[in-house]
Amino acid sequence: MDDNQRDLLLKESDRFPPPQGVRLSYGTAGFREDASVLLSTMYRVGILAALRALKTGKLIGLMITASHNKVSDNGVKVADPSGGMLTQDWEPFANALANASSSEDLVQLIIEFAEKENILLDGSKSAQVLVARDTRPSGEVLLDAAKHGIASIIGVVAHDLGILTTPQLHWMVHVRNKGLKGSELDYFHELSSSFRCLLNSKPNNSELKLKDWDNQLVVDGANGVGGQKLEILKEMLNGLAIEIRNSGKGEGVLNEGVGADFVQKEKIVPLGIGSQDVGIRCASFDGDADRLVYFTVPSESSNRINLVDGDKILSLFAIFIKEQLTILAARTKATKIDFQPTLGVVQTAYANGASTQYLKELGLEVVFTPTGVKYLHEKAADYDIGIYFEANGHGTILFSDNCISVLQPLCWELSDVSAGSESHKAALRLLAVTRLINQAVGDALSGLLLVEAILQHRNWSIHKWSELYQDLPSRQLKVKVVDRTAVETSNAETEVVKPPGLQEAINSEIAKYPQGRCFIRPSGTEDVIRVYAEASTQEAADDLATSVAKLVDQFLGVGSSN
Ligand SMILES: CC(=O)N[C@H]1[C@@H](OP(=O)(O)O)O[C@H](CO)[C@@H](O)[C@@H]1O
Ligand SMILES: [Mg+2]
Repeated sequence: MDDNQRDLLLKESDRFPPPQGVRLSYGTAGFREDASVLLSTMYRVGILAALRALKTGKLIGLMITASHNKVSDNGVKVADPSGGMLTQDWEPFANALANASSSEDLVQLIIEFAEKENILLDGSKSAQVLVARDTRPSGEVLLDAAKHGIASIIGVVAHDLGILTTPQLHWMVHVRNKGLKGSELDYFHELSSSFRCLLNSKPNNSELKLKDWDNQLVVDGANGVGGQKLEILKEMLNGLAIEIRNSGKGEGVLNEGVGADFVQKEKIVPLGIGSQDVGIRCASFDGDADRLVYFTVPSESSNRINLVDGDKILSLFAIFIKEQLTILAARTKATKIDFQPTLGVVQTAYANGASTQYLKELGLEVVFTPTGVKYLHEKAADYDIGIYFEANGHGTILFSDNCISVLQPLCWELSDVSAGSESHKAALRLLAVTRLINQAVGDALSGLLLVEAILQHRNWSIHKWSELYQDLPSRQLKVKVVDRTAVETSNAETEVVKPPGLQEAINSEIAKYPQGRCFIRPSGTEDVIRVYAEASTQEAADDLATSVAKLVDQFLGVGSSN
């Protein structure tokens, strides 16, 4: 590191002293805390993103959001050149940077890490970091601190894209690094044009069917950025009557009684949706619009909803992809091009047991990873077509470069030999999906359009979709404990290895319930231990979750559960 660089870092980092007594950790989705303690973290993650940009020689993304957390929280995560999450190899360095207690320590860490990673810190190279934020009021000041961090590494500049959804930023990093155009308008064009393509390639006999599908859709924007962006996208779509609630323009508070996390965890009607919506297809986004769940309000007299969660979205996508592959498999035998992509599905322990069974019965390969998109995404990339979803509605479909490079010529060939045939349409549909579905990360906007296109394609109502399988009753609870890091797990987070004895106690509880399944893990985004329970009745699932929450309390000290 040359002297100019060192002086700049020392001077700038003194402006962003770390908070006292806060230990930060790059968790499930980056750093998250109360916004008031995050200035120095933002500054330091700015440095991290700048170093990553120098190391890779590519565009890097930095997103300021705390997603589904309450409005007073905020957070930051880094997008790698692929548009995916920051490589896990760099997480220990991220933690060390965020927790360095003085500017001198910080500079020393940077010197050592840059040496290890062969990053030259002499200003000889230039690089860029794309930065964006969600609608949280703390975002602007925090973004400014992150920009200072980026500018503290000589040669690296920040390009501020303003307010975006998390998946928009990831998408922009992904496409721009491929040398393609990646403005917000390009994003909307890509989504709307591929959606149109899908609708134009509906099955040849679709007009003959009874009309189960209807074009009315109500979307709960969680009072966040997703509703605002959907307002723009909606103008570019035909054939859908989308009504947006909780768009963030009114009185409502971000994620408070609204949004995908609330809807999925509480299973009750969000604010802004009411008796006028009984029976209508409704969807909820989370605060930064990377999660999507659907639901209906079954009756005016109760606030319960019928939830159609990420597992059912995954199942819908899997059926559709499999159907197109089956059509193509029959046809490709008669073409020169061999197209037999591997197809895999990735879930976490939070996936409803009934969904896993259903997917396996479809003949699909289902694998499990720990919670967090970074793990699911990595696993899904092992397949030519990998579909991953968390039950909470975060997921996408990944197509390998190889798969896309075979699909395109196959589509041309089928257009030559049998234009307009089902097999030609199947290839067109798959190609449209590769453009519609965000290849960088789960995306509520693009996921919504794919769900809508498939329901239209199959002429399905949300009720028909929901009946694919019956969810096993489940319950999730959070338990506040003195130190959540005291819990360590293994086997895709389904077994507690620390503290000793806790897993055995959980097992004895599970044994009391038919079809009982239960696990606990420390949250990576909130200061709680999460408890998940499943059983044959709702009462049993509730009881199992409550008794395990009590065990957590007993083993891990005084706290309160909700
Ligand atoms: C049970 C649950 O929904 N956990 C969520 C939540 O992580 P936790 O580590 O459980 O707090 O936020 C993550 C980021 O959005 C998401 O990936 C994950 O699925
Ligand atoms: Mg989110």
